[in-house]
Amino acid sequence: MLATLPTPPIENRPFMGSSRVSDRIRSRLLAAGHRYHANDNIAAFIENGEMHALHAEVESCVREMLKALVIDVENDHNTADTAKRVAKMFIREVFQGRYEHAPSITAFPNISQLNELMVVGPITVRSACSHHLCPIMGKVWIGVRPNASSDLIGLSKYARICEWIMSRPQIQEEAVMMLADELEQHIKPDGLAVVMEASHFCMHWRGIKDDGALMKNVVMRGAFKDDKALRDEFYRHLI
Ligand SMILES: Nc1nc2c(ncn2[C@@H]2O[C@H](COP(=O)(O)OP(=O)(O)OP(=O)(O)O)[C@@H](O)[C@H]2O)c(=O)[nH]1
Repeated sequence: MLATLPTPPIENRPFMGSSRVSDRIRSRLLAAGHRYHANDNIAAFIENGEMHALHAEVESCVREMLKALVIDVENDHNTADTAKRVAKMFIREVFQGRYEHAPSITAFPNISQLNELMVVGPITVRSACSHHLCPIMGKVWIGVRPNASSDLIGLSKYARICEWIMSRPQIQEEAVMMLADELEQHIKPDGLAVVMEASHFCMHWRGIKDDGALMKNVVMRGAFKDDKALRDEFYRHLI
């Protein structure tokens, strides 16, 4: 669940009236007391036409970063458009889960009153760590035990919700919790399980350069927490 912050008094909102679009968006977030950590969605605070301006602002900042890295962006044909590409990659692609509204999810009534285990996965997920902005590549398995009043959602929607949650800079421990919150809110099941296994490029590409290590996280809620037989059955389906 997103944390909300106390609304600061108007004189403490330093970004009002700024010409930078990121400042205007930040100002609305502060006014609403809405958290804007790397893994928070801020789509509700972006107005029509501002994504284009945000892209231009990020492009300009990436260009300055490349210059600070002493790369000749004026004359190097390979990096001349890199700032534009990186801005597009962050805003429209790999971090789009911050800037786009949640996918629309059609819910169907559980007419046949299914109350048995349902498992979806492995769903391929791509994310990035908020520490180094390095890729996280992995798989997610979801277990659901609905009850008669649960809503059922289309199979593809599990993957769409995963994509929306994962396309943000974050840590895996928080990503699985956010995913579980979102699924619970839509399905309202008796029990929900999420398992994520992922490879972190901040460990492979740089730093310790360990190629093999994976991180696994488990979230068990409701019936999955209380019922060992259900939990074991779910684990048997993971491949
Ligand atoms: N718990 C957790 N840690 C993560 C995740 N993704 C990356 N990390 C780790 O976050 C840590 C970043 O912390 P720091 O120690 O400040 O960074 P650093 O000095 O660059 O760390 P090294 O990678 O050891 O060089 C590193 O140990 C990463 O491997 C994640 O999803 N969960």
